[in-house]
Amino acid sequence: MARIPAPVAAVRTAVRRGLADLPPGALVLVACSGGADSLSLAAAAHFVGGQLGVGGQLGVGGVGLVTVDHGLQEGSDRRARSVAAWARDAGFDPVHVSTVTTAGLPGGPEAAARTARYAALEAAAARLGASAVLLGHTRDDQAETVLLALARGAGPRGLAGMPQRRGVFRRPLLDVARADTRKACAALGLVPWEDPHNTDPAYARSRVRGAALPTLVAELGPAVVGNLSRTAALLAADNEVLDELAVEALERARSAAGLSAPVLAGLRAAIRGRVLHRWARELGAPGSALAYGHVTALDALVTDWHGQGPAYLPGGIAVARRGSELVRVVPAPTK
Ligand SMILES: Nc1ncnc2c1ncn2[C@@H]1O[C@H](COP(=O)(O)OP(=O)(O)OP(=O)(O)O)[C@@H](O)[C@H]1O
Repeated sequence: MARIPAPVAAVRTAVRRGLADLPPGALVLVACSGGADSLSLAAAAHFVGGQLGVGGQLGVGGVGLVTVDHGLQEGSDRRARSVAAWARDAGFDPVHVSTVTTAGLPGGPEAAARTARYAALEAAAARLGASAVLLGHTRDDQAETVLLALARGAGPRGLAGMPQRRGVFRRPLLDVARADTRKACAALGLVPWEDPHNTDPAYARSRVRGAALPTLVAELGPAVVGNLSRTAALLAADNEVLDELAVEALERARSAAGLSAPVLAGLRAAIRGRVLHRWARELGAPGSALAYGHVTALDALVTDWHGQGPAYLPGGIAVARRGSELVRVVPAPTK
């Protein structure tokens, strides 16, 4: 039997691990842009699903593929159609092209495309009854995410990078090097699509990918990429504990109209920050816009109270101190 090239084996092993706990007969969808990461992921999922599916060790009942057309780039529909044609030929079932619009979504074009993409993938999973949607983020993506988080002064939540799993989404390649996804494609004769955004210096991530991270690797050695991604995994584990403590503390701090300031004041700062962040989300502040400064302003109502006015949160939310409570108030109309 011909030897399986090491990068192909690495991607397959990661996918096999990532799917190990699926229920019997589960449908798995691969979110595929046609880039090397998600193309190698798709090929591996198809192989693993076929090998371990019906009658095999794993519960995989089928492997489908979804590609999203954001309509933002010239030829994006052609790219989507060619990914879908490849997938049908390769035997993915179902194969779905999801056309989304980013008009009216908050943030820049990249953020809007991401929001629309995740919503479309979630909707496709619900409609098709899929148990998991696989994303092709690699160890290098994780290292870039950690570096970007460090650069903006993020805390443990940001430094934990992208989770292995959230809701229906899974990222089985977070421990696989990006170079291996390219080599896997080459070994399988797959020609990946090159996203021009990935090298566009207008984006901070592209500059991290093209300059900041390669500089760190050149100066500190190639282990940097894996080490940054290990930092993410370590902090993700710490976050789990801190989040549990924060959930309990939030319940203890609840008062008639809001949160009790004395209870909050008795919490360790790390937990209090998380409690206030959670509460702000509960009040409706969008997570993507909720920043360090917003939580600090809430915190000041507890720890630095001198009769100041409300703290303003994204989403048009205002929180004031009333006696010994933090309560939501109607914001004063802006003139
Ligand atoms: N057009 C697309 N159609 C389907 N899936 C896609 C598409 N674009 C990206 N994906 C999925 O998302 C993964 C990450 O892609 P990319 O790095 O381009 O996105 P991102 O903007 O960094 O996303 P994230 O917000 O998750 O970091 C891909 O490996 C693939 O699984």
